[in-house]
Amino acid sequence: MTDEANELRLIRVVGAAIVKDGKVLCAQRGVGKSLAGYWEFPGGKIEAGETPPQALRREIEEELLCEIDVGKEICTSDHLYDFGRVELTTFLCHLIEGMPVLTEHERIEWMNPADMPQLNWAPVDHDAVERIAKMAL
Ligand SMILES: Nc1nc2c([nH]c(=O)n2[C@H]2C[C@H](O)[C@@H](COP(=O)(O)OP(=O)(O)OP(=O)(O)O)O2)c(=O)[nH]1
Repeated sequence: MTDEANELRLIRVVGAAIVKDGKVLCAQRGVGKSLAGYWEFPGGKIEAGETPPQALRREIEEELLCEIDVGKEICTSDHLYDFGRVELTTFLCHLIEGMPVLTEHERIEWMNPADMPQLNWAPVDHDAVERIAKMAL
């Protein structure tokens, strides 16, 4: 696809920065997916009729088998990948029920905010990671 065709394909994605005991849950994308091996915030695409927090609660139940409270928005950023433009909105979240279970990610890690920039983040995530790294959680 040309860059122009990709510009027409806007993929709206939500990501959860789940905070527990001052650490943030970071997830590495699995083999065989787009952006395999990159680190990301668990979450996924917003479906028709969903608000961003609704989409995020659904995605976290599906992929980490736990329930979260979706708090304040950290930021919205976008990046043009070769498969389309991803617009990522990240939110600070807390666990309500259960603990995250690894299902589709390669790895999940609880990280100190200041250490998060050391991971190899998906390009659209950098703004959120920089902001979180400066937060006292
Ligand atoms: N959930 C999530 N997705 C992200 C982040 N950063 C980033 O570039 N993405 C991209 C990866 C995917 O292309 C898309 C989210 O799609 P998804 O999570 O619903 O779908 P998926 O893993 O099955 O991805 P795909 O292989 O179908 O592209 O956004 C992030 O921090 N969190």
